[in-house]
Amino acid sequence: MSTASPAETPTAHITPREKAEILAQALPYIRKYHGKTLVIKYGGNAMTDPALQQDFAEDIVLLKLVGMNPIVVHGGGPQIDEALSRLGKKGTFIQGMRVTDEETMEVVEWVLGGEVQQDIVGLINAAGGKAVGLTGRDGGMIRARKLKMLDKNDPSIEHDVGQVGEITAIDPSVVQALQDDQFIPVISPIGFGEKNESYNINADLVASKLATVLKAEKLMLLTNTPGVLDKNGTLLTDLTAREIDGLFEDGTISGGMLPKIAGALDAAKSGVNAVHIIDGRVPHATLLEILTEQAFGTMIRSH
Ligand SMILES: Nc1ncnc2c1ncn2[C@@H]1O[C@H](COP(=O)(O)OP(=O)(O)O)[C@@H](O)[C@H]1O
Ligand SMILES: CC(=O)N[C@@H](CCC(=O)OP(=O)(O)O)C(=O)O
Repeated sequence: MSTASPAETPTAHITPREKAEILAQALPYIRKYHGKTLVIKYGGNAMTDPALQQDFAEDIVLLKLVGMNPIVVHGGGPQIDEALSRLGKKGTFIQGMRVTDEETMEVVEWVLGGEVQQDIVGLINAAGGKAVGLTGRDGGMIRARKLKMLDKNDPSIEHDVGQVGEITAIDPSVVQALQDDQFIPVISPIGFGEKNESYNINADLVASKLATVLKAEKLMLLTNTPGVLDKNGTLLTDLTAREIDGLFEDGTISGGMLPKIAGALDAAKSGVNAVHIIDGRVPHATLLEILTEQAFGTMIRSH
């Protein structure tokens, strides 16, 4: 028989009855999201701590076991940077997109489709789920073409970002087949073009488009900030399309937040009911967002 001393568990000060009451409070949310699709983007910056990774995996399994359909899209920007630096290469970004030459594309495919994805799949499976790792190539899911990137301040300037892809079509049938069979799809943001060439696609954009195509109830983008911050560093809890335009124009949003907000807004405008950018560094962020009344992060609204 094994025992845990009360001091070892974070909920030791809560009585069993209080625990039961807390669990019962999740019932309205379980009812609301039962049978619904939830697309959860797990950002590379949010997945650097092993304890948080385990919390994330447990949250996903719990959602699946209570009858929701979580779909995980993962990033891995910092992990790609690390692999590039081992090769003596430095990652460079323009407007939040990694400049992707041929060698970088190989690293992206190897890191995202390999180690990063298998870590997430392994943790979900160890927590009692049945995760399946996919890239956008699997099942012909994500078709793409080379992104034509115009400078955000001067659209007459075009940036060549190499093999960065822009999604042209998503076929979600492989995801639907897996979710119907009780599997949890874990998707890396790699697409393929007309000549079968590979494209590196920002993971926020993949999650957002997939949420739209799957008619998801909720899209959650887990990152490493409390949400979208204003110029003073204060959290903006709610943002409309018009407010977002203002933040783009005055430079409040930069780097990786550019594609994140663009994708989030696109999903909100295309009918995804609830779109949230939340802090993946908070333990059990996913459960907090879905199963409690706790409002946190930034909610993106179409109007
Ligand atoms: N207004 C803003 N509010 C919050 N974060 C911002 C803002 N503008 C830029 N950022 C940057 O965006 C980053 C999140 O995007 P990114 O690095 O791509 O993360 P992820 O790996 O989670 O996708 C933040 O860590 C922050 O440095
Ligand atoms: C085109 C582009 O920038 N692709 C991203 C794909 C990974 C990603 O999006 O990772 P995060 O979610 O952790 O930022 C990259 O190469 O870093």
